[in-house]
Amino acid sequence: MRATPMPELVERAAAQPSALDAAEVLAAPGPVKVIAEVKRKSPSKGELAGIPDPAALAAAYEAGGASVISVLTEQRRFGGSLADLDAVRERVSIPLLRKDFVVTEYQVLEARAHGADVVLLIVAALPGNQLRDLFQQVLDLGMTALVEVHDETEALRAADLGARVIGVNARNLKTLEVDPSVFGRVAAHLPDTAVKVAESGITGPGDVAGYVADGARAVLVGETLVKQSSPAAAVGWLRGLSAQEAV
Ligand SMILES: O=C(O)c1ccccc1NCC(=O)[C@H](O)[C@H](O)COP(=O)(O)O
Repeated sequence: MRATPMPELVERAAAQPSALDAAEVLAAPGPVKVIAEVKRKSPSKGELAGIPDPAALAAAYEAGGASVISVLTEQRRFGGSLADLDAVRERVSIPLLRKDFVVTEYQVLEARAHGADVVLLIVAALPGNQLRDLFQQVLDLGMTALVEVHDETEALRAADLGARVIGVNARNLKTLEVDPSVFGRVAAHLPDTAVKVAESGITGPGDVAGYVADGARAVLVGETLVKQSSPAAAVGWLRGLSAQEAV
């Protein structure tokens, strides 16, 4: 697909309603928050779910009490697209995360132009000033950055930025192995002021409860949710809530 020219993208981004404050939503009091992901396939697991209607899946997540919807927009490895982001934006009113390997200003602007409120910035993929520059651009656009880390050194870089939302990914992006113990170890190096998000490999409420005990305010879940016959109910189940409490 041909890339949209920059001036057109700037115009489209400016025409969007203001970005929703995802950090505030995730920091709000109450039970653990869920960032629910639209994920068709992955490098670690291959095909996960067909998801013919990503907007319907996202609407189910929202109805089940998700706080943020994550949409993978990377095509080759995850089967996602910006069209998925557009469709989900049309349908849900909670904050929307563009989940992709974002390394350029163009991609950040593109996220805003397609209605995203949050952009993923992976510390390991953004050396030197690149992280700070993109982080600043995200703020300038009124958006929230989900700054993702996997070890103590990356945690310090995220903390130095003053990031309000920091994700600790249990999945090593080089080996694709998931190690749940990473969260507790790395989160100990993050400031109390940041919303800490536990990411990847979460299979049920027991995992979530463990992360909450270690300081997580939110969890980001893909595979487990896309494989459920009732994704709405599954969001409440992960949060350890009864059907009445879930929404
Ligand atoms: O999911 C993968 O295999 C993967 C591999 C390499 C880079 C990123 C990858 N996933 C992106 C994500 O961040 C996850 O989709 C997200 O944390 C949810 O993970 P899960 O609940 O395990 O599906």
